[in-house]
Amino acid sequence: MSADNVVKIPPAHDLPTPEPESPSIPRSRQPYRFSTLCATVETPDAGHKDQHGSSSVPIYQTATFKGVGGHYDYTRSGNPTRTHLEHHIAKISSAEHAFVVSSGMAALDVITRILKPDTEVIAGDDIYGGTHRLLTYLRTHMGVTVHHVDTTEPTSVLPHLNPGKTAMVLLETPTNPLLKIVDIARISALVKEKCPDATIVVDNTMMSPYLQRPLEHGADIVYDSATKYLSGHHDLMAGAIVCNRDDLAKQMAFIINSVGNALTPFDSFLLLRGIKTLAIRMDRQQSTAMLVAQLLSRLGFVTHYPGLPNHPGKEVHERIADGYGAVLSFQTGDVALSERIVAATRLWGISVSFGCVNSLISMPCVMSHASIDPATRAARGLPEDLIRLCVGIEDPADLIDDLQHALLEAGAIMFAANDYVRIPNPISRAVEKLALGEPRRNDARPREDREWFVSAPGKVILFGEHAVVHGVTAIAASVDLRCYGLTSPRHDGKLSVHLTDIGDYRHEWDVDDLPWDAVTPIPPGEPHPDQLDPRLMEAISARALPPADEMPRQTHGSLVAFLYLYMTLAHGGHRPSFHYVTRTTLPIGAGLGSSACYSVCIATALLLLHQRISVPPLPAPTRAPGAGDPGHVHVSHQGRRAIPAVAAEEANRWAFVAEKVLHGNPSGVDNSVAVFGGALAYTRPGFGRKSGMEPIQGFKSLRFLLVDSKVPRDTKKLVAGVALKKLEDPEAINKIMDSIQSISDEARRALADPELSRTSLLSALAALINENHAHLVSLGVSHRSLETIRSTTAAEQFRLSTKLTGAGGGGCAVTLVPDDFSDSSLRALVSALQAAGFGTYSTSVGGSGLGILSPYNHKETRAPVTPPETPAESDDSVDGTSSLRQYFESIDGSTLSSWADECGRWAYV
Ligand SMILES: Nc1ncnc2c1ncn2[C@@H]1O[C@H](COP(=O)(O)OP(=O)(O)OP(=O)(O)O)[C@@H](O)[C@H]1O
Ligand SMILES: C[C@@](O)(CCO)CC(=O)[O-]
Repeated sequence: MSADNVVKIPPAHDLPTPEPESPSIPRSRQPYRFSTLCATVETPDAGHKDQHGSSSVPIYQTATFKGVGGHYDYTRSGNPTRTHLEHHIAKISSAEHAFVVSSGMAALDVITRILKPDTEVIAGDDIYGGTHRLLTYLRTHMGVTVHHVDTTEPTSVLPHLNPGKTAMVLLETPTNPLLKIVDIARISALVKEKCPDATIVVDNTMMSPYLQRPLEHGADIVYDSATKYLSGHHDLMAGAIVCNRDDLAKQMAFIINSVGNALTPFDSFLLLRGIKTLAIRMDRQQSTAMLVAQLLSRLGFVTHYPGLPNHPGKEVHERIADGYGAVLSFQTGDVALSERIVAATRLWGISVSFGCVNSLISMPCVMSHASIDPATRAARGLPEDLIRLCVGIEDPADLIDDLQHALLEAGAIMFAANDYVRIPNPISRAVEKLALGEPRRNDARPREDREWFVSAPGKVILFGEHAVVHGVTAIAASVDLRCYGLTSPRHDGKLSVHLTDIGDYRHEWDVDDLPWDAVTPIPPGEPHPDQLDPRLMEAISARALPPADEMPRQTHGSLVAFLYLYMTLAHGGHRPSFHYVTRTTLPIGAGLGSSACYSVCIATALLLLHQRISVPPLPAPTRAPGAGDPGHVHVSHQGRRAIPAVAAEEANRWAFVAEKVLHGNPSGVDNSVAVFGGALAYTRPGFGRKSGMEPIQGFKSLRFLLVDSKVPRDTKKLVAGVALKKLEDPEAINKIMDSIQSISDEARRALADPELSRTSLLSALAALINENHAHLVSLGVSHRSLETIRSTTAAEQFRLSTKLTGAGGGGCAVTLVPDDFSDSSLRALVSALQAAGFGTYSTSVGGSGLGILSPYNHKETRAPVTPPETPAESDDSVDGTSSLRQYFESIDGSTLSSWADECGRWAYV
């Protein structure tokens, strides 16, 4: 018998993998590994066995099939090439069912056709532009409500879960193009607990089934744009859907057959061929992606890639996925610079899409995500300057070479000291130039040789504390109690901090001894990631400070925040040596935002010292007309609005980072008020509401009495306590949050209503104060002492409304004092409160925010008005002239504010 005529009996194992003709050593059978599964295409069943034994699945390029009652009749409903492909995809995805359709968007279309009108979908806020467009269509044409939330925070879905209504939760991880990580396992569990009927859908395109199989983590349906990694060659469009639930599979099969968008036989053949090399392509692509990400991060670009050690979602990603993928993105800080880089590459093709064997470069905001309008892109934090890189299989050295050339040609990096180094962001340089003017030739002194004197106000929250952490609007205003910070240069390589208000505590470090190996510096103009860097936090606590219990209470957090910012902001080897002194007129830890104004002061001082922000000279003061001089009238209040918005926003961003260190999960309201001053309605982003700050008029005319219970408490613990309560009983707590939102809305409307009489406004606010306090009691953040303050102020002879303010648990209460409340009654109330051991502050609200004594430079501004009584110590002098330091450290607290005001002309936000 010729060899051709030998009938081979297929081996009796799960997959028809070629076996050696005569196995010499019997071996136990392992399930095949992924790349073996990819390379071996199985015949679905005996009915599909090819009559000629073809080793590749043939293309059944036919629309119809002859006969009646056979396997197939019409290619829209079924085709053998497609059946092989679907079987293959089900196998590599560990799924029961798979379908292939004409594109990734067609896959999502099939899936979302399961939705009925008047149901609700929750989706991420950093999703693919096409997905966003389809969801918008469903919202506007199909009566489906769509909530976009920050799915990187699993609990952000909770407020939107609506049993009976929530029909689908649409997730994508890593997100495209910011590579944020979504914990699909955690979200699936949270959703299923409250809305068991909701379908969890995951777009797995960025990972492919090789790196992530979401069905194993609670997803019901997973889809891939198979145009990307599954096919790998950008020569076809296809979408793949997999699921394990028979009911969902049945519905989707019906839809695909009805609308006729199943994949064509030829494309099915091509896709089947592409999948055979999925694992080997992906291995190469992701190992090069890691090299590219490391290069960009080392050069100092903000780089988004889950494989980098400082990626905030790394840990979650590693739990749910087997690799980091081959897409990464980075920011340059300047749209025009990004455009030049993209245009200067040769090997990296400018193209939308990803997953191809060829490397691609794009700017999502002008390409793949252009269908999302610019305002929405901005609201979702999608930077316009973002460049996305999709790494292919070319030689890594060529790819890196080409990228470095493009960065060089575009002016983003330069070659210095035998290596490429980042050129500081041209925008910040331009802003600095504008602000300071060109450096004067005769002033050779380095910038850090001047003192910087900064200050920021505390705040009072009238409505919405705690709830604001969970996305509710808070109404708050600055108070005229301030924190001050002064830097004076040192020339001995040391850094020292003096916290005069907390046990007069001092600490000093050798700059070079700080744990620099643990820091990932953030280049100028670029944002800090959402989460603090745990490595740096740990290194500061362990290596730069004594154990927390060996330091005075409260100082540990303040110093960690200071060093965290000092080290993260240091760049280009610039590590200034200076002394920082802080003083405050606010009670610390009492609910008036002491941590936020401390944070704003250190952030501003450090940004100035690290030369990341600058303050333009103040306009000329009023000058009387004289001979040949028409004179000048200076009309602004001090230097109000003299600090440019870019500098204020940067200070606010970094103050928020310091607040995170001190606070855990701050909403951002305190630092925003401390920077911008005035009165604000503040809503934090990420909770599906319109976020941001809106100035509130009318607030300034209100009179408040602040009463300090003097009961110490810790905002961090109180905020964490409310979060825990919310996790335990989300329904009840969300109800309270909704009620507080209505209170803030009501107050905002009342304050803005010109028709409302003053009396009606005051009585409305008083009622809302009582209502808000009752909700805070239900959140468990009041305290006996606060209830005593409330009952004292509400007593028959006063009848005033009071609520706790800030984090509660002790701290301060705020009492609204109506216009007709007499001075004598106020005096009586203050005496009653003081007799009970409480502290009182009558303060005006709505004043200036961040202030910088500008520019405090002894050459340019007059010396402090109070003349020195003793000669300055040598390290207390700036450029041979006496500095502010000795006055600042020693002046009596009651005169601190007026002394500071008189030190020179302040620039304010
Ligand atoms: N002048 C200061 N010097 C040094 N650290 C300060 C200063 N003011 C505040 N802090 C830091 O802020 C912490 C107090 O923050 P906390 O958030 O508990 O209170 P708060 O900000 O006054 O109240 P709330 O957040 O309710 O408005 C202190 O423990 C300390 O670490
Ligand atoms: C309790 C809280 O709402 C106000 C603290 O002043 C916390 C915050 O918003 O960060």
